[in-house]
Amino acid sequence: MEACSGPVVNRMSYTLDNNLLTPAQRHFYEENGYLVIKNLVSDEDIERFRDEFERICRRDVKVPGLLIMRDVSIAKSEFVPDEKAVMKIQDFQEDDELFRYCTLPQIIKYVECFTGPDILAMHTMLINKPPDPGKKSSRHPMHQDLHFFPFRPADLIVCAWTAMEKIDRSNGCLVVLPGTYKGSLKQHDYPEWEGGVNKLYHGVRDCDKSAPRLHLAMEKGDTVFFHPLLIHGSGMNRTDGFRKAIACHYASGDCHYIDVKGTTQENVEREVAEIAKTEYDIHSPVILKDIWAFRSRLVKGERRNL
Ligand SMILES: CCCC(=O)SCCNC(=O)CCNC(=O)[C@H](O)C(C)(C)COP(=O)(O)OP(=O)(O)OC[C@H]1O[C@@H](n2cnc3c(N)ncnc32)[C@H](O)[C@@H]1OP(=O)(O)O
Ligand SMILES: Nc1ncnc2c1ncn2[C@@H]1O[C@H](COP(=O)(O)OP(=O)(O)OP(=O)(O)O)[C@@H](O)[C@H]1O
Ligand SMILES: O=C(O)CCC(=O)C(=O)O
Ligand SMILES: [Fe+2]
Ligand SMILES: [Mg+2]
Repeated sequence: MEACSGPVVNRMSYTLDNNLLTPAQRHFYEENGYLVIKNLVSDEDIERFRDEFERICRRDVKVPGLLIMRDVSIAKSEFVPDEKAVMKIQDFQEDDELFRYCTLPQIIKYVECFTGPDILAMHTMLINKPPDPGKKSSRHPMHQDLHFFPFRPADLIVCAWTAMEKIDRSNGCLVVLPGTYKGSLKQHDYPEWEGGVNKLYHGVRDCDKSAPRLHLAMEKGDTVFFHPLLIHGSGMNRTDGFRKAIACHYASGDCHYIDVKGTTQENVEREVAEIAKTEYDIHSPVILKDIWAFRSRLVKGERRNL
């Protein structure tokens, strides 16, 4: 909230004034829906996340609730205990070493500018974008993260995404459509890609192809904070390395769950229920919000509704 008293003129709607963001940074976020903070996470922390990720891939550690996703190009091949077989891990909230990322004070300080003082880590992932097998399947289609979330309001949700190495167009950087967060939540479906599409990689259905794209090249440790309605994706990995990023979606304790029945988000609920069946052996009708309430973790203040 604005610190000054009296009527507030032109109050910025998306960032809270806690004396961390400069007026220029707040203005940039209000315009574009994202903000890059350079060099926010140390090399030492990133090495620790990398080591833990490797232990998880080797199955040296077992993490309750963790979802390990294989790339579509090797989905049906034999199990290999190596990072080469893992495209992404999700829901690492029970892994103390990786979850440390979500609680880093320098990250939380920024998150608070968007969520206010009551902060929950709702969704965690480490993305290990594989070298493209020549089918362009390593791309992530353009999407809005809110499509996957059954909670609101959108303005009290923010993603922190940290590059674990130098990421540019050669290994598939984030691509954003600046300002698109001011639009509504769009219908998402699987894109019709001949080379195959990864599980849950839904893309915006009828997207304005002429909207200006911006490639976010980032150095190791740089962190982008972005709004859940910002349309973004990532390009193909043309290198032979596995491109790594770690991310967490945070929400305010003031957010509340919504019922997605009858909305464009119904297709996600159906698919997540399928995954719950095969991965966690949950067969009773699960609703999205129970899954979310279960895996979210309080990182600061009070939980309240979520
Ligand atoms: C919102 C409208 C878009 C929609 O239709 S949304 C529906 C869901 N569908 C999609 O998202 C598919 C369409 N979207 C996309 O292709 C995305 O923009 C996506 C996935 C981020 C694109 O990824 P990539 O094509 O792998 O990445 P890219 O943009 O870096 O490469 C495109 C072409 O540029 C070239 N390029 C790479 N690095 C460059 C550089 N440094 N300077 C100049 N050009 C460069 C690159 O060779 C590529 O060319 P080409 O397409 O292979 O001919
Ligand atoms: N690369 C991996 N590293 C660690 N665990 C993995 C990896 N790939 C899959 N898993 C996990 O191992 C379990 C078995 O997955 P996998 O897909 O290999 O076998 P399956 O489901 O029994 O067979 P299939 O998918 O071929 O029908 C799942 O819980 C999955 O999440
Ligand atoms: O790291 C990436 O490629 C972006 C992933 C992403 O946007 C997502 O998983 O929602
Ligand atoms: Fe995303
Ligand atoms: Mg399987």
